[in-house]
Amino acid sequence: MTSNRSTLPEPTTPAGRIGLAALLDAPARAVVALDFDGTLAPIVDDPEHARADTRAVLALSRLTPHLAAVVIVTGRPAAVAVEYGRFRGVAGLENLVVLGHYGLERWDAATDRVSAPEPPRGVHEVRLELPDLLRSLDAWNTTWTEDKGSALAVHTRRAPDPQATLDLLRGPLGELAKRHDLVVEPGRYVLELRPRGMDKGRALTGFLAERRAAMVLFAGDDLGDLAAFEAVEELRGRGVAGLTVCSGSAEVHALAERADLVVAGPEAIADLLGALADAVEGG
Ligand SMILES: O=P(O)(O)OC[C@H]1O[C@H](O[C@H]2O[C@H](CO)[C@@H](O)[C@H](O)[C@H]2O)[C@H](O)[C@@H](O)[C@@H]1O
Repeated sequence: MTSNRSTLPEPTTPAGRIGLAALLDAPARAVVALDFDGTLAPIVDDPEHARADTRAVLALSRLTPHLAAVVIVTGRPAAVAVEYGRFRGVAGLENLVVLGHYGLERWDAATDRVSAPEPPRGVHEVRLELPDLLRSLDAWNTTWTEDKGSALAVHTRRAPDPQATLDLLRGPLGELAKRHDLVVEPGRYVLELRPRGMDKGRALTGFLAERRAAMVLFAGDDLGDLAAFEAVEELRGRGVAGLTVCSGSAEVHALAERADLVVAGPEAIADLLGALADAVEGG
């Protein structure tokens, strides 16, 4: 008889293999942490059209009940990730948490509530100054600004030359952010001006402590996910087993170079989550 169970890919590092074994041995002590865009959701030209891969969400609904928790750690506002992920009310996802704005915001499926701090004054000031700055750089018509409430993201993906436009904006947006006590978060054809003091590493470390996790799998695709990779590496020294997964692309190489496991983008992340669900359901 043939089996429908999918095969788990093997991490390429010894630490990653230890991490995966820890997850399979004691899933109830493990947290699976996932970035949203480029990891759960395929990259699309218009950020408002991004949606989580339906196979990935189905796999999560099977996997989550066996784990300490699943947490989405994203640069999106928490409510937007919940909407674009279509997570609300899904059976099996009762133990899902979304940490939005790099950990400043939080949504818990159990309560369906978002907690979010007031944006700092600098975000409002940047909102007022940004259009004139982009016009002065002749980049107003070739970029799209995503107003995320607590941050502003200038996207260049739809510009005739996305990389050249990104390079042109990097310096001026850096100065604008600095003047208003914000930081620039670079990403895949995007420069985001956001509040300082929080990143995905801090957000993930705090969440793992809250859940008393013995193991964490973190998957991401972009530069903002490096802080979470660093957190996983640091936590290994404190007895928390870890597995870092890169959702690979031709656009970013920094994560693939230090991941325990590289897979081919969001479709392969959905396969991985399905294989993990098969493994823990069978265990
Ligand atoms: O932390 P993440 O969940 O990965 O969010 C990071 C940023 O993702 C979004 O932008 C990226 O995805 C878009 C849709 O596929 C794509 O068009 C864009 O080029 C990417 O940079 C999102 O729009 C940002 O707000 C997030 O900060």
